[in-house]
Amino acid sequence: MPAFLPPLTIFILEDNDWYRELLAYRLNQNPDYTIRSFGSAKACLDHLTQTQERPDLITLDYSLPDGQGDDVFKRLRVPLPDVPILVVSAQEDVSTAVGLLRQGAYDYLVKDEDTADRLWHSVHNVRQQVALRLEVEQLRQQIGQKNAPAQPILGESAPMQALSALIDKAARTAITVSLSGETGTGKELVARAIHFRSERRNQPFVAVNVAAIPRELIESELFGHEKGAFTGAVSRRIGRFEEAHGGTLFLDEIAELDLNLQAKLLRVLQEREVTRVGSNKTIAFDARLMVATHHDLAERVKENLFREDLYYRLLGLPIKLPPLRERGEDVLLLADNFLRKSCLENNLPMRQFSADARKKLLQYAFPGNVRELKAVVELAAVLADGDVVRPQDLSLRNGLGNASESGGSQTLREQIAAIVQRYLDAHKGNILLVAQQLQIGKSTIYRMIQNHEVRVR
Ligand SMILES: Nc1ncnc2c1ncn2[C@@H]1O[C@H](COP(=O)(O)OP(=O)(O)OP(=O)(O)O)[C@@H](O)[C@H]1O
Repeated sequence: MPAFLPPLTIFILEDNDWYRELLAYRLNQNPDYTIRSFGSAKACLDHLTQTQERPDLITLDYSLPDGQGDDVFKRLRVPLPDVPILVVSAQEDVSTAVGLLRQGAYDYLVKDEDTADRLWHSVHNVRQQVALRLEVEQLRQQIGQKNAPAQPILGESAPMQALSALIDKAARTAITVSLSGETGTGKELVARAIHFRSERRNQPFVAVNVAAIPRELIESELFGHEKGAFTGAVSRRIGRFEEAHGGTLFLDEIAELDLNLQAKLLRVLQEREVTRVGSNKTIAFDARLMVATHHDLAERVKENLFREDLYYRLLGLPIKLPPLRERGEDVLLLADNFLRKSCLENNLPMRQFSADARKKLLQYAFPGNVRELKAVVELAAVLADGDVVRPQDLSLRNGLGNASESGGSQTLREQIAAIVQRYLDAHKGNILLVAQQLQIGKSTIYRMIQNHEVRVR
């Protein structure tokens, strides 16, 4: 039984008004279900092409005015290859049912007075499966993260050499490390490098992005919870501090922690023990702590947004990552490396930057630092014709072309939206691919679409 059942969006395709109302009424009894009803296949397919909405489940009336079940089934499968489809039919026709189930229908229900109830159960089963799949994905990600080897940190410039020396020092001790630097400068990469060069390398490296977890869940995420500690806590869960036992706990975006949790974290670090939510037993932990932020924490202390006592507890060995624009020719070293990798991974012929393209890269300020450079180069690898990447293949934003400028008139939010939009356009609106390439969550892109910051054209 999965720990958490996700909300579902359900499409009902049924031409009989009364029956459609009945199914919608029954399923609407669960507030976690969002129901959309359609009287014809065309209405449903139009909705799919005109909106970004994707259902988690479809119920399909076998006989629609504009198509028979198996035909509509096939048409729905094109945009929605993995969405479970439940066929609801007026006739108990075994061969039709078998045919549809063979083609991948999730279930075949015959219309009678119990259909709405049977549908209710089928939908519940689908929901459990979706939840299990999400859990498996999360676990896979966690396992992948723990076992991911440290990637090389590229750079030969003076600030990167100084950084390398600091990483070695940090790896020789178990001192807390506080990483700062603009977004995309490689803070997580450095945290991993320190862990994998340290004595703890064979123990877990657990990374938590504080900003990515809903505020009300952070405490249980960090410290764990007992079964029944709050609604939704259906089983016991160990927290990230316990998970990182013997290894390293990396708390990214630490400045986002609210004051209440800052107080709790301080206590945990002073006592070196955690208490799971809903329990009064304390559990000792032995995890090395590393924290990162792109904010100036000392400023946050001055503004009373970050506790001074916690700040000093976390400061340990401070490591500041230089912005890419201060790393001189490292830009080219990194760009060559990303280009080679991208060509290999995408089965493209090996490509190289033209002299003008190199110049353009060196003149640009890279507000998104190495992450932006990587994204720009990966896109250029795909856009380039032949074996040379030219300046026009490098999608750098106007107004930021001069390395002496570090901002331009756009806000950071607008700059991010512009990057995401370029990627969406280049990849024909494939949100999953864009999320993977930019290393951001799919939900971030969906939210940007909802807020009209970007669109799928
Ligand atoms: N010196 C480097 N050599 C190779 N790759 C790098 C280097 N620095 C950063 N990267 C790559 O750039 C991307 C961003 O790095 P990372 O996530 O560590 O940045 P960050 O500073 O933690 O970002 P944020 O503040 O947004 O969390 C990653 O893909 C990382 O592998």
